[in-house]
Amino acid sequence: MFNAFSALLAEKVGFKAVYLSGGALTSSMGLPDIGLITLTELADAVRKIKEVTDIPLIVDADTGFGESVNVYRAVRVLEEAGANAIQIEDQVMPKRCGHLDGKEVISKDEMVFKLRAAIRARRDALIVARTDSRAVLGIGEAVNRAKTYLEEGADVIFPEALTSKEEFAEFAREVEAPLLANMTEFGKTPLISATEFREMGYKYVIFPVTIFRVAAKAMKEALQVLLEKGTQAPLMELMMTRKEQYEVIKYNFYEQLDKELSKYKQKNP
Ligand SMILES: C[C@](O)(C(=O)O)[C@H](CC(=O)O)C(=O)O
Ligand SMILES: [Mg+2]
Repeated sequence: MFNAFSALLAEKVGFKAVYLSGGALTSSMGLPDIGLITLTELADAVRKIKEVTDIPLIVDADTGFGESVNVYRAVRVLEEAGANAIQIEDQVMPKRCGHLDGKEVISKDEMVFKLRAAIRARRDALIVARTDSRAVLGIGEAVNRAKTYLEEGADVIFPEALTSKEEFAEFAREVEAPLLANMTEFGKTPLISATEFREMGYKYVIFPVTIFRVAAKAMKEALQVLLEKGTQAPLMELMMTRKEQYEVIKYNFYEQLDKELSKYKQKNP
């Protein structure tokens, strides 16, 4: 999920929480997910989502925008903007998608300092500790880091880029904590359903870039139709109608509000 409209849609179809994905947000800005986005830009995205919905929001804060003190400030700013949970990962900068080859991790101690900073800074937000160590140092070290991060007070553990259902099951057996599974596509993790994750003991499952990828393909195909045919006629069936779109953005509510307020104005010129 990557903007206010998609958060509203998720809420409307019945999701109980949403994940603001760094990968999807940066793609929507036409940028790669390598830590180019600023804290201000991320906080702005959080604020825009929270302006229109109260749905619980997990925010992908990448590596926390620097060292421990930067993490402290990032958590303050993001929570003030409306984040209900904030995810920090143990990659080096420049970071990359956790499912790509060639990434590196910081030491466990460095991550512990970042987590301590995050926990000191937060008021109510949950701190999600993500470890990218599986791909670099193996599943044993991922389990070991997760246990340390938990002891340091992380609320949720996010093991990144596990490579099989068996590995997710093993991780869940070893790490007794609220666990988050990342079900992103075209990466290291095969498709596993939310039910399967739940049965293995995962409390949260994110589909961070799924709707962006579906929408991106649909946008490209629609543009090709427009260019080639000069009409949107073949696309009509595929569209959300104006009425449906307005329902998502609560158009009626604003119209009603305007009516009520102008009535008031007329009575009290
Ligand atoms: C979860 C993630 O951090 C994200 O930004 O959404 C990405 C997802 C992706 O690139 O597919 C990740 O590093 O796994
Ligand atoms: Mg990310």
